[in-house]
Amino acid sequence: MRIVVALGGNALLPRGERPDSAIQVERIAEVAPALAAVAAEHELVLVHGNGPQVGMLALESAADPDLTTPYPFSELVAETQGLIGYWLQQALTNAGLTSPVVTLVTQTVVDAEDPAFAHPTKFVGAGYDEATAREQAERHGWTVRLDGSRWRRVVASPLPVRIVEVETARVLLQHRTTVVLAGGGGVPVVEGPHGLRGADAVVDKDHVAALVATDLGADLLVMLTDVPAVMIDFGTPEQRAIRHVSAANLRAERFPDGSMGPKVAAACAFAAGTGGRAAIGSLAEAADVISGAAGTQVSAMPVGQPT
Ligand SMILES: Nc1ncnc2c1ncn2[C@@H]1O[C@H](COP(=O)(O)OP(=O)(O)O)[C@@H](O)[C@H]1O
Ligand SMILES: NC(=O)OP(=O)(O)O
Repeated sequence: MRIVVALGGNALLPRGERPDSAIQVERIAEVAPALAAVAAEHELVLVHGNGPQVGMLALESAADPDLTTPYPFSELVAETQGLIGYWLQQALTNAGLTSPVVTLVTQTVVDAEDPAFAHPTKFVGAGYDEATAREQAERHGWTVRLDGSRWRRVVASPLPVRIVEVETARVLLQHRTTVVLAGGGGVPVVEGPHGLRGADAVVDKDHVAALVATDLGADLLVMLTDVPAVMIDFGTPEQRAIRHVSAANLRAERFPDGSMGPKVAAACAFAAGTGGRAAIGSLAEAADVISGAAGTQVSAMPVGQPT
C-alpha cells in the first residue's frame, strides 16, 4: 500500500509545553517505531505540521530589529522542514528502519489572489491568556484568535494548488524510500512572470496531505493529532467519538477553522475524491489508527449513522 501520514504540529509539541527540542524529540521517538514498521511494509510519505514551531521561529526572527528584518513565513516554513525532517529521519533510523528516508524541501504553489490572504485563520506559536495575547498583538502587529481556551497568533493560510516537488517524491517512493514531504504545508510560493517567489503564509498541512495523497495515488491518508478521534459536541459533557463515517455524512457536520475543520475537509476530499480510506486519530495510537482499529475512519461509501 501507499500511505500518507500527516503528523500535527500540536501533536509533536503538547499544548502548554515549552517548545524545547528535547520534548519534541522524545515525542517523535515514541511514535517512530510504529511509523518505522509502516515504512518497512508499505510506501510511506510523512507530512508534518509546524504551527507551534514556525510561530516560535517568527518570534525569534522579530526579536531584534537592529539585527535583522523579520523573515517572511515562507522562509520560516523552510527552516521548520529542515528541523522536523531531521528529527524524523533520525528517529525512524534509530527505530530500526533500514530502508532510506529523506526529507524533501518542498514548495507548495498557492494562488496570489486567494481570499485567505486577507482573512488569517492558521494558528501559529504558543497559546496566551487574552491580555498577554492582545499585548503581543499590539507590539508585533499580530492578529490573534481564541484556540480552545488559549489565544494564539493567526496567519494567512491559502489553499494549496500544486506541490512543486511531487514528481521527485514519486520517484523516491518507487525506490522504496520513505519521504518527508511538504512539511508545514510546504513553503508557500506564488507563480509570477519571473517564476516562483515565497508568500507570507502558512499552508495547512492537512489540506496539503490530501493533495499529496491524491496526486501520488495513495491508498490511505492518516492524520495524527492530539485527540483520539473526531468528536460530536466536542468540549461538552455530551462529546462522543465518531468511529466510522462516510465522507458525505461527515461533511454535514461543522468543525472549527484552523484545527479540526481542515482535517475533516482533507479526509472527506481524499475519501470522496479517490475512494481511498482516510483516518483521523491520536499520535499515541498511530499503529491502531493506521490499521483501522482506532480513530475516526472515513470512507467514500455510506456506513450508516455518523457515530
Ligand atoms: N469536533 C472536534 N473533535 C476533536 N477535536 C476537535 C474538535 N473540534 C476542535 N478540535 C480540536 O482540534 C485539535 C486538533 O487540531 P490541531 O490543533 O490543528 O492539531 P495538529 O496541530 O495536531 O494538527 C484538537 O486538539 C481539538 O482541540
Ligand atoms: N502547517 C500546519 O498545518 O501546521 P499544524 O499542523 O501545526 O497546524
